[in-house]
Amino acid sequence: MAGLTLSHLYKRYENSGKKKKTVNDFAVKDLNLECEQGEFVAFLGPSGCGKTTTLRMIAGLEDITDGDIYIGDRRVNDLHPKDRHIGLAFEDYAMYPPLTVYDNVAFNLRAKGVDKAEIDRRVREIAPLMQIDDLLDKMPVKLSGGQKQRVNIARAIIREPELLLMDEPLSHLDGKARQAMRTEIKRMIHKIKCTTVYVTHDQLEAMSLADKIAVINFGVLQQYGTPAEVYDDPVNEFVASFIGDPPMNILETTTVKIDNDFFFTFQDSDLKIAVPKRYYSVVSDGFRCKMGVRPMDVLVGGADSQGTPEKITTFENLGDERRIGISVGESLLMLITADETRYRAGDIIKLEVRGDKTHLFDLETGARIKEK
Ligand SMILES: Nc1ncnc2c1ncn2[C@@H]1O[C@H](COP(=O)(O)OP(=O)(O)OP(=O)(O)O)[C@@H](O)[C@H]1O
Repeated sequence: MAGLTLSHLYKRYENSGKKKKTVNDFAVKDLNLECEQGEFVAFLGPSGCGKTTTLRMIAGLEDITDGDIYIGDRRVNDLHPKDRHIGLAFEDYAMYPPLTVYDNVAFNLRAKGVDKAEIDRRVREIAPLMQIDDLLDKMPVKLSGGQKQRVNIARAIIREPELLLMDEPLSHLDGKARQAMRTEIKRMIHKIKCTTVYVTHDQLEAMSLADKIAVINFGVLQQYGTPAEVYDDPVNEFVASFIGDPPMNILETTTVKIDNDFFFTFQDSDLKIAVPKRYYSVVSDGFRCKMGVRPMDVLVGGADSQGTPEKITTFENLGDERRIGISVGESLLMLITADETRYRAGDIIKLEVRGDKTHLFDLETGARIKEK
């Protein structure tokens, strides 16, 4: 049984006050997605791509322009949010300041008339899961951002929802707290096994937490797959460049035939990269497209390397990795290396590109060109 199904989902905002939208603009366009019972799905995309709108439609906080939403096998289009059996954890903590953590966590159950002993049992069951046992008597004002977020999630899951919806729950936290909370969410989700939709614009968060990632741009689902699928097998240039840090190098190229082999060549650069044989069925002499390769698939060749000598334009030492930038025409080709040599701008290195890891994209549409 699917945990969540979105079928041909559309959202169009009518012209409304300050937001400059026209009636023809869809915030969400023909979104189709199926999430299995117990799966953790991340909605990932840049600001304004429609992630929150989709989440709010699932929650029943926003009207649907067209399409259907099923939670389990229930069509919930016309159900009130409180009847959808969902738990919500949004980026603002929305706690009641005059109430203790215990009372905040218990609040929704009390409102539903659940009896006192049952409420106490559930609060005490969830508190260790979210590591808030020691905080139950505290007032919200005394909590750190990470603690508030744990309480916030506890409040969402105490209702034993069929579906947990989280909107950028870590966005208020700084670097370290964010990383720690990410690990905690992973541990907690693993335990409660609740179907979860998690909105984020942070690809690292999506990659590390999710079973599946829905990459969205301009209201349109670009790709839906496991983290490995969207990383290794992106369907287009947008997904390829959005996933990964630093992002995939994407360079305009013309393939040329020399003797019986093809090479990627680049404007205003003498760099030549051998085209892998698997692409010979799609390239030709003078064929133009974009070539993508991840920074870790560009290597610094040793002394006996056959790689092309290239001059280093930028060098950053980040401790456990080094990032080298090579100018290729107007673009910068980035590579990541564990090589401990302290390079400097102007040094010459031999560049080797792992041809088997290159991707080709259509110059106009950005769609992936696959070997035939
Ligand atoms: N109430 C509204 N009225 C009109 N347009 C809206 C409204 N809410 C959102 N939009 C528009 O719908 C589009 C999608 O917004 P949404 O908030 O879903 O994006 P998002 O991907 O969640 O972005 P962010 O990460 O910044 O929250 C945007 O163009 C936004 O301006």
